This record gives sequence, structure tokens and C-alpha cells, in this order.
Amino acid sequence: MFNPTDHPHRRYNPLSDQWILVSPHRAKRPWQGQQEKNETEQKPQHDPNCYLCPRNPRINGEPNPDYTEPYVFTNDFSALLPDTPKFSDLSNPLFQSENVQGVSRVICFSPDHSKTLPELSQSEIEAVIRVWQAQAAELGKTYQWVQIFENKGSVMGCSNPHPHGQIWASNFLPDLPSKAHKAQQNYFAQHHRPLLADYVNEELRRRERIVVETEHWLAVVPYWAAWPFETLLLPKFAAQRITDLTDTQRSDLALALKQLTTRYDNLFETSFPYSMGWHGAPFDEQDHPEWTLHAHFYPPLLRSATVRKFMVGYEMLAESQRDLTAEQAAERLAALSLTHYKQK
Ligand SMILES: O=C1CCN([C@@H]2O[C@H](COP(=O)(O)O)[C@@H](O)[C@H]2O)C(=O)N1
Repeated sequence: MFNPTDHPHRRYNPLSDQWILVSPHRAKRPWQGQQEKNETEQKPQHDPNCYLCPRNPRINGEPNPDYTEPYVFTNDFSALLPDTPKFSDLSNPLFQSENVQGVSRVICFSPDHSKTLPELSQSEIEAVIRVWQAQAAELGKTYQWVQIFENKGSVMGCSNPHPHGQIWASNFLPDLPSKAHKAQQNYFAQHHRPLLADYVNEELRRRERIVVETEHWLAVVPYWAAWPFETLLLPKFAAQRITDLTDTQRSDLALALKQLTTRYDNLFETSFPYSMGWHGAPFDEQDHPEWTLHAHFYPPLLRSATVRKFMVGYEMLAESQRDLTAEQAAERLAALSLTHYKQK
């Protein structure tokens, strides 16, 4: 008799149109591979050498203001530039390229160098959300895609531990949002309801993968999760873009983010690394009833504060593969305290 917690099987991701291989029994294999460094040293509230701390000079010599609220500056090494000359060569189907225009900005979440998102107060997190909204509204006037994201932890290639995220706006729809756009358009054309609205309702009914639930928000390990403790943060209400939130929904989002990132840190009692980001309807002055605003959390840790998963080998050549099931990962996260382990 097939049993999904024992037998290998595949699951379909309807947002990215990909299949994931799930091999539950592999979680028990011995580990003699890479061990990551566990960042335990207590960081100072102000680091005189940090390029992101208030009053310090950035690499370009320009001093940061003595900011007390979230602070945004243009990346000194922007991946996108607003004035790139126009260029397009689509003549040969095997060698196609086009110029891009955009901006890259850095958002310092807090003046406090020692804090990460779960250690901020709910109102401090809400201040970050307000800046995300203001940046999206401003950049969305010029660019069709505004990618709000955060790389947390040196494991994620983060060059600086100061709590911060990034915002990259572009005049093109990047690859993954483009796939999510098509998936939601196709689903809506067929069912006349947003894909992720149906998904939220189903997850609330099945209650098998819930990690955090607040009045207006739901965080699950998605049925099709690839990363061991990957989560998807969804509204329980209709919202196409991060700029669509009411004050109550935004305040409750701050609570949901605090609870989710607290459970993440409590899993291995370490500052839990991840890349996270928001996907919402493109900024093209059109209504997109097919879209639902949502945030992806992609954390690499697998078994402990020092053992991470690598998406290599089979994942690069065939398809993503995971050991523990989404349900097992959700059960472990949901069982954790909502009090951060540093506050105990
Ligand atoms: O003085 C500085 C230091 C870092 N940065 C930028 O801050 C960003 C830090 O974010 P990450 O560590 O997540 O890459 C990085 O993209 C880097 O380019 C500046 O723009 N100026």
C-alpha cells in the first residue's frame, strides 16, 4: 500500500509548472559532508566598520544618515541601471539578447546592527513593510516588476550581517515571476478564481502543512516545497500587490512575519538563513484578478544549524528533490515556541 511518508513520489508545483521528487526515507542517511559555521557570536548594536550602520561611511565614502527608521539607499554596485542604452538582438534564435533598465536599492531594516527580523518588534517590522509598500508604489510607476527580497545569513552569500533587504526594479518581467504570471492567468481562465485563493482555502481545510496562522495571513510549507523548510506566506483575503493592504492587514502581516521567522530561528536555535521575496501582480496599470500577493521563503538548512541542503547533482540535472516531506517539515516548525530562543 503506497504511503507518502515512506515511499518515493513526485509532487507538482502549479506556480512554477515543475515537478519535485520526494524521497522520505533518505532523511536517515549518515552525514560526513560539509558543515556550515554556526554564527553564534553576539553582534554589537553599532559596528564602526559596517557599511550599513547609521553615521558610517559607505564604500563610496558617502556617510549614512543617523537613521532611526528603515533606511533605503541606491546600491553602489547596482545590478540594474536606469540609463542603459536601448539594444535588442533577437535575429538568431540561439543568440538572443536585449538591454535592461532598472534600479537596485538596499533597505536597512533597523539601525540596530545586532538585530534580525524576528528580534524586531511588531511595529518595527510594520515600519519595514510600509517602506516596502512605498518603494513598490514609487518604482511601480516606472518599472513593471519590483522584486522585494532579503538574503539572510552568510550561508546565503550575504555580504553584511546588518539587518537589510534589497529591492530590484526592472523594465522586464523576470523569469520566475513570468512563470507564476502565466500559471495564475491559465488557472483563472479555467476556474474563474485565483489559483492561490483556492490553494489557501484548501490548506485551511486540510490543515496538514500550516506553520503560522494569524487573523489575515497563513504560512505553510507548500505541498510542492523543494527546500527542506521552505514556506509560502499567503493572505487569507484578496490582494494582488503589496500596495493593496489595509492598515489592519499590514499590521497582521508584521505579526505573521515575526511568528514565522521566530519559529525558523527556534528550529535549530540559530539565526536561520534564507532568501525570501515577494511576488505580486506586475505594475502595468491593469487589474489582475488572477494574481495573489505572496512571499516565498527559501531556507537551505536541512538537519542542523550547520548542515545545509545543496540543490546540486540530481536537482541540477533532473528535478528538485527533497528528503523529509512537506508535512513533516511543517509539523516540526509548527510545534516550536513563538518566543524567540534568545528571549528565553
Ligand atoms: O557601501 C556599500 C556596501 C554594500 N552595498 C550593497 O549592499 C548590498 C548588501 O546586500 P547583500 O549582502 O544581501 O548582498 C550589496 O548588494 C552591496 O552591493 C552598497 O551598496 N554599498
